[in-house]
Amino acid sequence: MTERMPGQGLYAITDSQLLPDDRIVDAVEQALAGGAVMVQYRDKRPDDELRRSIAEQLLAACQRWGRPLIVNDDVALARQIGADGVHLGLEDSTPEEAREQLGPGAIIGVTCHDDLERAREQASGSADYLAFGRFFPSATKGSAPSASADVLGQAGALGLPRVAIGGITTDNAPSLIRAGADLIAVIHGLFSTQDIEATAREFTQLFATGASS
Ligand SMILES: Cc1ncc(COP(=O)(O)OP(=O)(O)O)c(N)n1
Ligand SMILES: Cc1nc(C(=O)O)sc1CCOP(=O)(O)O
Ligand SMILES: [Mg+2]
Repeated sequence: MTERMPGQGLYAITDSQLLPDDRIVDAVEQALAGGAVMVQYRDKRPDDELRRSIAEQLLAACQRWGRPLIVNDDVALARQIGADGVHLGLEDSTPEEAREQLGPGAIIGVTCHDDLERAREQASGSADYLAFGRFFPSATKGSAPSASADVLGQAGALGLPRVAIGGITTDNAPSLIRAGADLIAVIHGLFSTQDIEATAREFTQLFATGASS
């Protein structure tokens, strides 16, 4: 396990509908080369063996770059492969169950959408980061509840890294960074671009410049 929650930067999330299995590792390597500080393996398909094989390859790639790999939804898979953590939504296992399964060093992320009360409860529980969104129309999950950027500032007092997600591109990310996002989580705005490494570098640069433009 890398066991290190990054303070800020690009959080690259895979999607099995966007990235074919024979391209996913290369695409993630490009994101890491461009500066992605954390990667999430997100794959809703039911084939456990296939998912385990892909997750192991992604973990090896992340370890080469010294970056954490987070598994979406599936605590058992995260445990099997020794991933760095899990991301859990409202319909997934609880963070407390995940902590029990994965141990004290695991990174546990939770979805909060626009709900500051939920964020407050999670911050005093087992969560290591709080994810808010969807901030913009999303090609991946248009049905996710929408959120206003104000919630990012309001969640600042909770003391955990704030992740922003949903329809984020290099054009609209600066407004979320200025509003208080510590990490920017991206699927389409990264992995559907022509040059993934260059796009990842552009996202990364936004943090270096304080998203002033
Ligand atoms: C960083 C991050 N934030 C939010 C989500 C969404 O999680 P969830 O609501 O469980 O939805 P699915 O991704 O499982 O469809 C996420 N995965 N990552
Ligand atoms: C998986 C997911 N969860 C969201 C939430 O708001 O909870 S938005 C989202 C999709 C993120 O993909 P894209 O960068 O392509 O919009
Ligand atoms: Mg989920």
